[in-house]
Amino acid sequence: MQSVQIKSALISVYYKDRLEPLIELLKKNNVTIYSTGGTQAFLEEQGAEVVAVEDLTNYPSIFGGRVKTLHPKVFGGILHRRDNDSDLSERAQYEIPPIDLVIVDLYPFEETVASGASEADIIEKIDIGGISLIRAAAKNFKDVLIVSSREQYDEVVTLLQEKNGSTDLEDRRRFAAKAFDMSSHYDTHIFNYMNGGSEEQPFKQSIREATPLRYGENPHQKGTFYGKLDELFEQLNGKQLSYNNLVDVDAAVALAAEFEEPVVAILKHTNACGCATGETIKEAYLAALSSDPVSAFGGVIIANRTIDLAAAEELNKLFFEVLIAPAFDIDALELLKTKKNRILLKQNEVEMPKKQFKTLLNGVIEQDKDLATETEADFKTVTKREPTAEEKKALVFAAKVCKHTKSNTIVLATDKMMFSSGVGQTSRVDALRQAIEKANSFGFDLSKTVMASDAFFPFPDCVEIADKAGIKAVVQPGGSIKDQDSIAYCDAHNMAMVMTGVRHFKH
Ligand SMILES: NC(=O)c1ncn([C@@H]2O[C@H](COP(=O)(O)O)[C@@H](O)[C@H]2O)c1NC=O
Repeated sequence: MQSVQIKSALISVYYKDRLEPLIELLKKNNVTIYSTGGTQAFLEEQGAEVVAVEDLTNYPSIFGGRVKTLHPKVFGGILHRRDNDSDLSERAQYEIPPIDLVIVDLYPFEETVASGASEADIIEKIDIGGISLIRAAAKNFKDVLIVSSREQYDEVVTLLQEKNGSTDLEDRRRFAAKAFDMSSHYDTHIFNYMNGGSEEQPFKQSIREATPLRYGENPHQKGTFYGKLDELFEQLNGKQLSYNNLVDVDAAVALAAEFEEPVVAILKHTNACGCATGETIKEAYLAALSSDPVSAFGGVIIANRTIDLAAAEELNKLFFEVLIAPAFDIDALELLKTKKNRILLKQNEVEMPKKQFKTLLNGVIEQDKDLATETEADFKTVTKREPTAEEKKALVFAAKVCKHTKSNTIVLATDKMMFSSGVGQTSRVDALRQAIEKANSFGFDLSKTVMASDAFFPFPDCVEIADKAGIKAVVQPGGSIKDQDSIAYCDAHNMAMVMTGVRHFKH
């Protein structure tokens, strides 16, 4: 158990709020309080009796506060081993009073960087004394309790009330672990700032916010999301998100971000089974649904405009897992909330990371996100026939959806909606055949569509199959040594083909 009665405390905090109940308790327990300048002033306002650190060290705070607690009288008081005779005799020799409790709230480094402050201001917010106090007290958890965050004040008050002002070894060890979590997180942010996104340096991440998920990829697997999910979404209704929900939500958010005009996409297993633009969200939704109403069942839906009642009435007819939108009208929300499990996410405007990571083998792989999107200006016509203006718009639309579909993929679309796609196939021909068969099965007229391919055609077979299905315009990256064979086929059959030079594999 190794119970330690707290008789003395050092308090040095940047933000002074939330401290009051803890101070009241320390006062009540007659704890001797040592403190630094600003904190001392605050504590005295609360009616606490405080010994200034300067009086303990017999040394002033110097260099604008860069050195104030960094002194053997402070660190000796924390670090000496209470069961070590030599430490105890040195402590007596140098007249070092013991410190049983350390409370620190570090300089707000992360916040200062996020605020766009100057380099000089940021550097001043690298806490030295505070982080050293945290490390010292956490190292000596056998004898000392370390409180390294404002989030812990309530817990400490409860603990000290329950145990009459003392703590047990397991309490102190738990707080020490939290302290090293705090210090390593703090230093990771300093590293990332100093490193400035250098390609050379090892990658470091420290994410403290964790959201437990309903389950992992399957119900027997546990799952957790690490990150600030609450910043991005407000969950307005529905059950707890699952791992697969989030994977699909991620894909949905990336696809919808490609469009300025009102768009609705319906996703299953990260692929769009419907995607359409329209004058209104209702119109876009109905068109997206018509691509494949069978697959839409249980899907994840995203809209980039407010869900109004007209759209909600249509959406309400479908069983879906998640609906994401930037806003919901009150009457629309009321209607959609009638199904209690339905997950409704209000999406906030948050800048998304430009890198992505994935665990793999015994490590992690990292890459830049695929942020390249081709417009008409990126099209290089390689056939005799130039695509018509309408075909060009359709090629842009098809290419956007294609980029967000698992490879190998072929997307068949007009300028306003995806008709069908072939997804995640091991050959491009299979992807095309799947797309054609699907479009035919839902009665689409393929002579109205264009074709987008995520990677080049190694042979002319794809353009030939497309031509025979009635498709007359194609967008693809190009780059095959046999590009000319596909071009020649198109020229011989009045097809238009553009190349973008940008491949969009998605694994
Ligand atoms: N330099 C030091 O010796 C030192 N000791 C403690 N601090 C920090 O000073 C802050 C509190 O200062 P004040 O009580 O003066 O408002 C805390 O955030 C604490 O982490 C220090 N400041 C920075 O390193």
